[in-house]
Amino acid sequence: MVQIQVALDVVEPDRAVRIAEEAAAGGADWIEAGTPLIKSAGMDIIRRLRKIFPDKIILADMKTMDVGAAEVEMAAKSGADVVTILAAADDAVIRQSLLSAKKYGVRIMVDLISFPDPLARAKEVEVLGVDLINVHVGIDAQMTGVSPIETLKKLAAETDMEIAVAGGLTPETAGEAADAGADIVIVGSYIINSDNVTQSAADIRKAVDLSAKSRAPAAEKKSKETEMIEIFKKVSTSNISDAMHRKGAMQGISSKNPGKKIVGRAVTVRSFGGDWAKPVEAIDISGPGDIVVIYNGDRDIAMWGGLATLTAVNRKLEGVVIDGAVRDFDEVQKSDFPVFASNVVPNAGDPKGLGEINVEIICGNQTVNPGDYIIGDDSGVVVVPKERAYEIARRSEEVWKREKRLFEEIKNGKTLASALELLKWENKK
Ligand SMILES: O=C([C@H](O)CO)[C@H](O)[C@H](O)COP(=O)(O)O
Repeated sequence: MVQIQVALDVVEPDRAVRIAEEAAAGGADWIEAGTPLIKSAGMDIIRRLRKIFPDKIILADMKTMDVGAAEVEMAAKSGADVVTILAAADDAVIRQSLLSAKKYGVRIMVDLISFPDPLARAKEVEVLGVDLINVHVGIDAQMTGVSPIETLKKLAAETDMEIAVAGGLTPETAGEAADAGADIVIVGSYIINSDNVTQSAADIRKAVDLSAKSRAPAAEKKSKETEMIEIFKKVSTSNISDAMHRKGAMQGISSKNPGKKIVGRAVTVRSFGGDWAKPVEAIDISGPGDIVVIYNGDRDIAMWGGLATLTAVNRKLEGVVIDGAVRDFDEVQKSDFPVFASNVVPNAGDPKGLGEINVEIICGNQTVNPGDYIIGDDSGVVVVPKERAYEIARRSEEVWKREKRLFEEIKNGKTLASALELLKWENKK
């Protein structure tokens, strides 16, 4: 039977234990002390997991790169059954790890993460005596859309080693992995960041236990663009800003029609001092999915009002973001059209025709290029550069999931400080 391994990639040991208990109840067979958890809590977390789960396989995700014998000994003596060594480590490290593993009665899993030629390296380590290999796409690489499944399929056809697979697996891809020949399906984020860990572990269990024949045909693969837009619609601007390491948020611009969220691509406009010619001309070259993003440089003269709003509604624009002022507030509000701006005033400027459309602009102190992704909600507006949009979308989804899980923990009686073991994590610099 394919084994399910839950990867405890959190840094708070108490949370890790709670999640492990919930995941075990949902059918996880192996419990992994994830690398971040080991770095945070050391070997104590292995001892603790061993005690709580005497009958489960405990994996120490050491990702050892050097001094294999000592690190394997340490994990083994703390109660681990399996210890990971990086495929990128020198052969000498792998040999030493295997010797130590034999001495202390544990197994070595070699992790192919980021190895340029994983299939060739897998064959080499098999010759060295390794019998457990992990086809692994790391979390950061996953965010760019890389998956482990194709490598898994190739490796399964060529090796007798037991194969584990990891890399952002969900029930759908875990099922694919089982069909492709995985013996151990490793799942982190999908389970540990779920607001129902037990159910999510059970979903994975069910997916891998289905035979390939009884599995529903895989849904058609979405384009990256579709996937990204769906994610941006689901997450908040706060999630996105977190995913961008607090970058991307426009300053001084807020929703003038609260409750309306926008997700779309920027049509940029630079205009000056209330000149509304270029902004309204930009509406005519925009359509569904577009957001006109305007720098006007004057907060006291409106360059957008009720008539521009109606035109934008008719052309089915996604919204407008203005570093400047709007007027006709009652009409804007009645329209329900998403307008984000820095100010509301009654007086308008003139259509002089100064400025440019679809050039790089600064809006709310953020650089915006034509085609960049703009997301606005009641917390404000963020700009995501088009070149990094897919990665940022995936990362913001991880932030969203993690927060959902934390909401559950707080609903169940934790405080935010206790859930995150905050006292321990205050900046000590
Ligand atoms: O090993 C892992 C990663 O390198 C962080 O330590 C993860 O445990 C592994 O990738 C599984 O987690 P997900 O990819 O989030 O499913």
